[in-house]
Amino acid sequence: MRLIETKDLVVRYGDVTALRDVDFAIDSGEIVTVIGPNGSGKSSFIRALTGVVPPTAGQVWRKPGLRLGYVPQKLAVDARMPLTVQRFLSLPDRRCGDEVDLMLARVGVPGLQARQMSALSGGQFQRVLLARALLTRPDLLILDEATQGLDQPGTAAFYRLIEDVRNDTGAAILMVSHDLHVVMSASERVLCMNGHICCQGKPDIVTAAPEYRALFGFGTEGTMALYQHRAHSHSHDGCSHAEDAHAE
Ligand SMILES: Nc1ncnc2c1ncn2[C@@H]1O[C@H](COP(=O)(O)OP(=O)(O)OP(=O)(O)O)[C@@H](O)[C@H]1O
Repeated sequence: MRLIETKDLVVRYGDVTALRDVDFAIDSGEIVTVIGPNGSGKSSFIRALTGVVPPTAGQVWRKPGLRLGYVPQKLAVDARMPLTVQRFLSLPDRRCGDEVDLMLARVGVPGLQARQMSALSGGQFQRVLLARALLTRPDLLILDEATQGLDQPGTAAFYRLIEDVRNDTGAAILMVSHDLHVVMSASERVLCMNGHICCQGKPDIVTAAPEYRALFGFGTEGTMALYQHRAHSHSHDGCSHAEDAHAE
């Protein structure tokens, strides 16, 4: 089932055009990864999809009653302010202990209810953010640089969890990353942004290749894949993928 669709989407802030000509759609159960360098319009795209920013031109269609779950890049928690995991997960909607128990177990961090948010490790924190998003039973889960700060085994474990969530709930997943090459292997599609969609395709699952082993080691168990960019007519400032792009 179609969840969101954009047609000729343009987002402008005053004189700055953050995004132009974006045609996009995502269906239930799909995993799509959006990659692009800093300033390429990824956040603007998410803001337009979620309705935080209105399109300057073009259209954004959302399935009526669409439930969105959002896992932010980071969330500042004031260490001086006491905030337990249970309380955090009950904001803004009150959640009973059993519901929180089950969800924390589901995301692989059982028994954390009484812990302070400020005392969690990076990986635990991300899983608690994911638990909060999942408590809303989303049709579409958007993850914004959700594995930033996690090491490679932590990222692999998080990717496995996201794939399980998709398989269990049928939710669509939209991952946003500024890593231009390494993506979640379960992504059905990768979109490369640079003010517009400059290329898109499937990631290459190359787990058997020695180059892959050299890059990822042995801890990722096939959760990560490489995205090969098609030749662009432009280069991306501050990143190298224009040089190693290849034509199909
Ligand atoms: N509120 C705003 N007002 C003016 N310009 C903005 C605003 N938000 C974003 N921009 C500009 O729009 C362009 C795209 O920014 P955006 O944050 O969407 O990119 P991004 O790919 O998410 O970047 P990053 O990876 O650094 O988070 C940039 O040139 C940015 O400076």
